[in-house]
Order: sequence, then C-alpha cells, then structure tokens
Amino acid sequence: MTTVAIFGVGLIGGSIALCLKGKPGITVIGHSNRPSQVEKYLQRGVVDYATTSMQEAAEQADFIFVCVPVGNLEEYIEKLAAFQLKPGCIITDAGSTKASVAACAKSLDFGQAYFIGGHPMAGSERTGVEAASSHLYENAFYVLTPDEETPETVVERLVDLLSHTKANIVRVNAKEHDEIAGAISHLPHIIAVSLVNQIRGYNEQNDLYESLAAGGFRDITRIASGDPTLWRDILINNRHVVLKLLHDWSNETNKFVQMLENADGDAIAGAFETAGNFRSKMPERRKGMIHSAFDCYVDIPDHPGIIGKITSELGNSLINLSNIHIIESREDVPGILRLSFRSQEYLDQAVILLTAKGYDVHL
Ligand SMILES: NC(=O)C1=CN([C@@H]2O[C@H](COP(=O)(O)OP(=O)(O)OC[C@H]3O[C@@H](n4cnc5c(N)ncnc54)[C@H](O)[C@@H]3O)[C@@H](O)[C@H]2O)C=CC1
Ligand SMILES: O=C(O)C(=O)Cc1ccc(O)cc1
Repeated sequence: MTTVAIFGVGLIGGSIALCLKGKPGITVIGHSNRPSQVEKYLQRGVVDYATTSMQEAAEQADFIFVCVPVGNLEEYIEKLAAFQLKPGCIITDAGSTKASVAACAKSLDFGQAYFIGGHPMAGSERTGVEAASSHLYENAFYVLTPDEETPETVVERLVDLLSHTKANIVRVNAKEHDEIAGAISHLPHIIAVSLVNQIRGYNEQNDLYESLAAGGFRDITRIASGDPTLWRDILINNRHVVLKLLHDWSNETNKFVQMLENADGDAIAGAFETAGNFRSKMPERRKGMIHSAFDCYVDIPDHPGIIGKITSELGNSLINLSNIHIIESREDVPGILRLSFRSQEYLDQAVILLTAKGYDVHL
C-alpha cells in the first residue's frame, strides 16, 4: 500500500488528492490544523482519511505533498524534517516558486527521506478545495526540480506516482524555473493588475469606462482576479526576478513612448509584426501556465427555461461546462449567455451541437 499525505488540501492539494484517491494501492491522507477543514475534506470525499496531526500524517507517508501558500512552505518542510519519516519517503511541494524552497530543503536533514521540488503549472484564479478537480493537470506541464544529488530511481518513483495526474512532467533547474515563471506568469499578473487599476482610476471620474470595458478587456485581464494573498506570497518570494523583469518591461513600454513621440508608424507596425510572428509560433492548443478561456457566447431569446434547455443539451451530449454566466437578461430583450469549458475539445463540440440545434453561437 502506498500512503500519500497532503498538507494544504486547497485547489492544488485537493486536485492532487482527487487524481490519486481510488487508484489501486493508494491511500490519501489530508492534513489541516483546523478540525472543520478535516471534516470538510472527508465530507467532500477528496481524501480517504484526514487528521489535524501533522506528525501522524507525515510518519506513515511514502509521499508527502506540501501544497500550502508559498509564504508557509519553508515552515512546513522544516517541521517535516523533525519527524521520523519513513526511509525512502519523498517530500515534494507545489509552490509557484522553486529556488527558495529548494535552498531551504538543501539545508535540512530529512534522514533517509528525499525532497524534490514540484510545480504543477496549471491552476485558476479560484482557491479552496471547492474548486479542486481531478482534471486540473491533464495535459498541463508539471515541473520537477530534483538536484544533482537526487538519485534517478527516486525521481522516477515520483514521476510514476504523478502519472495519475496525466500531466506532462518536465525537469527544470529551480532558478531557471523562477526566471521563466516570472516572465510568463508573474509579470503578466502584475501587468493585468496595473492595467485594471489604471482603468479603475479613470472610472472614478466617468463610469462609462467600466461599462465599455465589458467583453474583451474583461477577458484579457482575467488574471487580475487572482487570489491576493497567493499572489502577494509569489511576488515577494520571486521579487528579485520580478524586479528585473519590470525593468525590462519598462524599457519595452518606453520604446512605445518613443515611437509615439516620433509618430513612427513603421516602427509601431514593426513591433506588432514581430510580436505577431513570435506569437503565431506558440502552440495553440497546449495547456499553459495561465489557462486559456474556452468560452463561447450564445444569444438567448427571452423564453422561460431556455438556460435549463441549453445546459441539458450539453449535459445529454456529455459536454462538461465549467462556468455559465448571463451577461444580459432584461425583459423582452434577448440576453447573452457566456458558456465556459475546460478544453478546446469541449468548446468545439458545444459550438457544433448548439449551432445544429439552431442557436446563435459566437466565439
Ligand atoms: N492557485 C493556482 O492556480 C496555483 C497555485 N500553486 C501553488 O500551490 C500552493 C497552494 O495554492 P492553492 O491550492 O491555490 O491555494 P488554496 O488557498 O486553495 O489552498 C491552500 C491550502 O493551504 C492551507 N494552509 C495551510 N497552512 C496555511 C497557512 N498558514 N495560511 C494559509 N493557508 C494555509 C489552506 O487551508 C488550504 O487548504 C501555493 O504554494 C501556490 O503557489 C501552484 C500552481 C497553481
Ligand atoms: O489563473 C491562471 O490562469 C493562473 O495563472 C493560475 C496559476 C497560478 C499560479 C501558478 O503557479 C500557476 C498557475
């Protein structure tokens, strides 16, 4: 029997638990300091067993996943090092940054246990076990940061266990991970937040900004709704990398200032062309660190029960909706329904089905 202990059964830990629970030979134990959380994990059936005792969960585990906020990771792994862990036990984490936790683990003595940093590069702006899903990591990248001293057989054991997530496991150096994650995830979050706050400022004078920002602006700034404490921890932890990136970002925007001051149309068109060319080479359907919105919009006539009818059509065809939002619904005026899916495949199927049923569907 393989026992997996999970500390921090939220969005990420809960999703790992759901991938592993019920698999042959695996028992999943969840830990929380709070008895009400322990009760909740059991009620939701996310784990086989749950406890408020860190020691009890840790000492029977073959694998330990530490899925707590980045700001608490080091305190957790320091506590783990003080327990009598099973020989061969593998401790891993799910933190969005990897260099500091790797350095901390290196300074500790885990006896005959091992530490391998990890980062499942998929998530959402939601948090908590309520948002956990066994599909979260399917086709996503899952970074592992073993160091030169980690025996290959140990890494392979973790890779083997993680095959249940259906993620694409990649090995990356911890420092390099933080530089890349900084550029493709942390910097974009800062840009989205700054952009939304800039518009929020204008909106204080004129609330037409907010009204007209519906649709595309809202979509491209989705990540500005990320969890504030999660992002506080990530940005503080990776601040040296992020500060350098912000400096480079400022150079990029300054190039636009120059081009505009000189009314240099060729340079502006050139910047769009260069960006467009690079972007078109990026794989379109691959699941990246920032998740894509797989949304479509359906015009809904003002008929009672129409929304139920649309969701049943999708359900009958086993097309899983991840979110549904009524954008406008006023008496006598047709409304718009935004349907969100977890994958391009579900979205494609929904568009074909609803169009065939006579609905007006837009992407
Ligand atoms: N949210 C996302 O999309 C992603 C998050 N991560 C990383 O995964 C880890 C967990 O993030 P989520 O699951 O999103 O967060 P979450 O808020 O959904 O879950 C965090 C869990 O840690 C527990 N916890 C234990 N000690 C805590 C403390 N002192 N303060 C606050 N919570 C404590 C909470 O009760 C909760 O169960 C973080 O390190 C995050 O950087 C990694 C990939 C994606
Ligand atoms: O909302 C999104 O798409 C994200 O960016 C989620 C996310 C948050 C933290 C990570 O370490 C990885 C992914």
